[in-house]
Parts: sequence; structure tokens; C-alpha cells
Amino acid sequence: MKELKEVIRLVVLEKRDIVLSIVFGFLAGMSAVGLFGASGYLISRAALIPPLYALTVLIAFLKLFGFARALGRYAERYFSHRATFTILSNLRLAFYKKLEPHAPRIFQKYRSGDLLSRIVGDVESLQNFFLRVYYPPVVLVIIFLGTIVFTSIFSISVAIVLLLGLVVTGLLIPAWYTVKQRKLASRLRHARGELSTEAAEWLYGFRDLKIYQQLDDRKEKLQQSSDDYIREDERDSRQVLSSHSWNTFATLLVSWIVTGLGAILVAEGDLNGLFLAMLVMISLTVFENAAPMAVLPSHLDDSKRASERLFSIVEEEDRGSATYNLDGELAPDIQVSNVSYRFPDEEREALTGVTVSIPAGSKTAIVGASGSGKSTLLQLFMKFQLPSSGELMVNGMDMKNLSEESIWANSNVVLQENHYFYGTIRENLQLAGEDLSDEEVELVLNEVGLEFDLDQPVFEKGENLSGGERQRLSIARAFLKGKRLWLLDEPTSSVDALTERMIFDHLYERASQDTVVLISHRLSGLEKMDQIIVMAEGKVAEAGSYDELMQKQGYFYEMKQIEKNIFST
Ligand SMILES: Nc1ncnc2c1ncn2[C@@H]1O[C@H](COP(=O)(O)OP(=O)(O)OP(=O)(O)O)[C@@H](O)[C@H]1O
Repeated sequence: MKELKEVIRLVVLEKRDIVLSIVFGFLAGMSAVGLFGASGYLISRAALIPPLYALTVLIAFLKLFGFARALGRYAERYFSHRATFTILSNLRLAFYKKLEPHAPRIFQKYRSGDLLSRIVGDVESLQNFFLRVYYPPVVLVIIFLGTIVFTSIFSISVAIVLLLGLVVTGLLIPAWYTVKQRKLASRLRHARGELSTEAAEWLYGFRDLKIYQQLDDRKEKLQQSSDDYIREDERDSRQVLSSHSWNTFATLLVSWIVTGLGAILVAEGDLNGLFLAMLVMISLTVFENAAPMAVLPSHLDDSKRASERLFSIVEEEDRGSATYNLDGELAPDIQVSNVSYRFPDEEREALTGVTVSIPAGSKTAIVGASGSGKSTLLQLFMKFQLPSSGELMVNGMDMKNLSEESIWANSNVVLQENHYFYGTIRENLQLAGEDLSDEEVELVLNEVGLEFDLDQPVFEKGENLSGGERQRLSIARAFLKGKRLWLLDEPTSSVDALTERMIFDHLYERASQDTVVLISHRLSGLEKMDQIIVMAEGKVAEAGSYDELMQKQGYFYEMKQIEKNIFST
């Protein structure tokens, strides 16, 4: 049950509703037993033409049991469903709180469809844990015990038959199907994950698939995943039906045994014949409560796997204690010593033995060939990942101990791909701060060379903006945030050279006292930087000021010559 530890913790929080569900479940179950038992007795008694008052009292009891049964069932459903919805909402919240700090790393690791299926599908699956796994066995056992104690007043042997019936329907059959279910359900969940991944790939990649005429292939794959899922789902449903059938068979068998045994006991004079119909009716009714046990194995297995899958996303990596916050008042000092990093499931290291020093308030450019590890290094500065080995210190503190939230809150970040929300230009810029005035926003838009009306609409993912406009909007967001650490990954790759120069002039002005790390694809305009780090194949090839690197005539110098030749031809 360790897979369900977190879910059980959240379930137990709803103590009040759990107790009320059990109390009213017990009331409903016992009232049903009372109702049918009393009707059996009434029929037998009526056949003997008793005085009218005896019948009137029995009929009054019947009405009372009928009323109590309906009330009990309603209240049980009300409290159990209320508990379920509260547990689900707590579960979503608890999961989201765990997910949030790991979000950037997780988005890189999981395909979006798989992640979505886990967040939506697995949380939904867990709604059955309380409703169909956690409390029904408790209600079943106490109703049976109550009924067995009552039955034993009339016949110990009938009570023993009921007890055996409880063991078979409440324990043996569910246990047998729990074992069988284990093999089946993992295939169903795998098929569901595959289907949602394929569906997401199909939707997100529709345009490119169409252009490259690969739609038919993908459609076939999607169809295949859908068929696999339907087949596994049918297999799962057959299993549930079979469990149901065996449970009902055992239930009816017990009623037959009670009838036969009762008849023998009456014939031998060990049981008053008046109570035979009552005992048979009781045995038929009490097993109604065993019906939910037929679906328990599939829901138990489903809940275990769902919980395991859900929390495995956020529990698999020790991210350090992260108890300290980055001081937002100071321009940070970053020291990287002998850092290596390998992406999960990758054989090759993205960074190998990287040592760099980025003093507080300095301006650093990182350049190098595509795939040389520039963005990976920047990701380590943002604590999207932790180094596989080596030391990364910020303001003298190990990165492991700094909370990622404080790093993100205190840095102005422009990544290669940034998100733009459906809304207006103003709303997209207010991501940097809700209280920003229109004047501040307009000033910054001017500095990045955009002449937008603040109420101009922005479509989903910024689809009505050009690549350069989107980048400049991101830079404007970073300008508006105004923190002391700037982490910029090719922020102007789609912007023309003149506008780029203007943007950098404003950047240097705004960040004159701040720590700036800029990944640049162009080698021009880096003269103003305090140092340039040249990366090659995950290592630092060379580092120094612009003049130093040019004098050295090494890797940077060569790159510069190549760039010059390209632009002069
Ligand atoms: N999420 C990832 N999973 C696995 N490998 C990755 C991932 N992201 C990057 N890599 C690999 O790590 C290496 C360094 O990539 P990185 O993005 O840091 O290079 P870069 O220098 O920033 O390249 P570019 O200039 O093209 O952006 C590459 O070999 C790349 O394939």
C-alpha cells in the first residue's frame, strides 16, 4: 500500500465525512436487512392469522425500516461523495504544489500527452479510491457482523453460513481478482498513455505532418493506439463482469444453503418455522452489500497504479533541501567549478568539467557552436537541473540549497522559446508585475522598438506576432521585471541588427550594476562584455575579454574571421 501513502494521507484528512459515510452506510444496510427480514416474518406471521395489533406493529416497523433505509442511503451517498470531491481537490492541489517547482525539468522529460494523461486521467482514477475501495469493506464488515449477531439468536448454523458467505464474497473472490487484475491493468494504463501521447502529437504536429505528407502514417499509429486501448479496456471490463458474476453466484448459493439448512432445522424442530422466511430474506438482502466488493480489485489496482504514476513524476529526484532564498537586493555572483551534466537517459554528457566565474555585476557572453552546451549551462543557473557532478555556487551558497522559486522570482529571463498568452499586449507584459503603469509599459515597448497599442490582441502562443516581435515582447517583459540577474538565451536571434543594437544599448543601461549572462549567436557587439566564454562540445574552449580573445587568436578569433567572411561575401 506504500504507493497509496500520499492518497491515504489526504483521505484521512476528511475524518468527519468518512465517519458519517460509514455510520449512514451502516444505517442503510441494517435498515434494508431489517426491512426484508421483517417482511419475511410478517408474511409467515400473517399466514397464522394473528391479532390485528400484532400485524399493525409489524407494518409500522416495515415503514420505519423503509424510511430509515432511504434516508441512510441518501446521507451515505451525500457524505461519501462530498468527501470524494474534497479529497480530489486536495489531491490536485497537493500534486500541483509538488509539480510546480519541478515544472521546467518535467516538461523536458515527459511528452505533453503522457503528462496530461497522468494529471487528468490518474487524478480522475483516484476518485474511486475512497468511494469504491476505502470505506465499502468497512461498511460491509460491520453490517455483516450486526446481521450475524442477530441471526445467531435464531440459529447458530445459519449465522455460520452467513459468516462463510462473507469470507467468500468479501475476501476470497476479491483477493483472487486482485491478483488477476494486477497483470491486466498495467497494460490498460500503458495503452491509455500511448493513446493520449499519440493524440497530442497528432494535434500539435498537425501542420508539419500535413506539410511533410506524413498525416496518413500518423493517423495509422493513432488508430492503432486507439484499437489497443479499446481492446485492453474490453479485457478489463470482462474481468470486472466475471468478478461480478462469481460474487452474485456465491451470494445466491448462500441463500440456497440458508433455505435448505433452514428447512432441515425446522423439520428437526431446531428452528421455529415462523422465522425461516425471515432468515432467507435476510441472507438475500445482506449480500447486496457485498456487491461493491466485485469492483474493488479493479479500483484498488487502478488507484495504486494511478498514485504511483502520478507521484513518481515529482518524487524521483533529490533536489536538495532548498531552504535558502536568493537575495534579490544583490547582483548575484556565480561560480561554476568542474561541473558536468548529463540529461536523463542520455549517454553523452551535455556539459563536461565546466569551470567559469561570473562575478557580481559582471557582463558575460556565452558563445559557441550549436549544441555546444550553452543553453544547458544557463538552465543550471536557473536550477532547471542540478549538475550531475561538480559545484555550482551562487553568492557563496550551493545551488542545491537555494529555492528555485527565489531564483526565478529574482531573475529576468528570456529563453529561446517563450510563452505568449491569449489576451492583450498589456496582459502579456503584466506578467512582469501586475501594478505596472501604462507609461512604464509604453516606455519599455519603445526601448525594444515595438509600437503596439496596449489593448492590441495577442492570439494563443502569440500566433499573430512575428518571430522578432515575440522576442522583443519577451525582452520587454524582462526589462519590466527589473531584477538583478539577467539570463538571456539568444534573445535577439530573430531581430534585425539595427534594432538589436538599440535593444542592447538599453539593456546595458538598465543592467549597468546587475549580473548579466547572455548567450549570443552573433559575435559582433560583444566588445562591451566583461568576459566571453567560448563553449565547444560541452566544454569551455576559452574565456576572456573581447580584446584578450582576439589577441590570443584562438577559437573565438577563428569564429570571428568566419563570421566576417560570411558577411563580406
Ligand atoms: N532535453 C534534453 N534532453 C536530452 N538532451 C538534450 C536536451 N536538451 C539538450 N540536449 C543535448 O545537450 C547538448 C547541448 O545542448 P544545448 O541546448 O545546451 O546546446 P546549445 O549550445 O545551447 O545549442 P543551440 O545554440 O543550438 O541552442 C546537445 O547535444 C543536445 O542534444
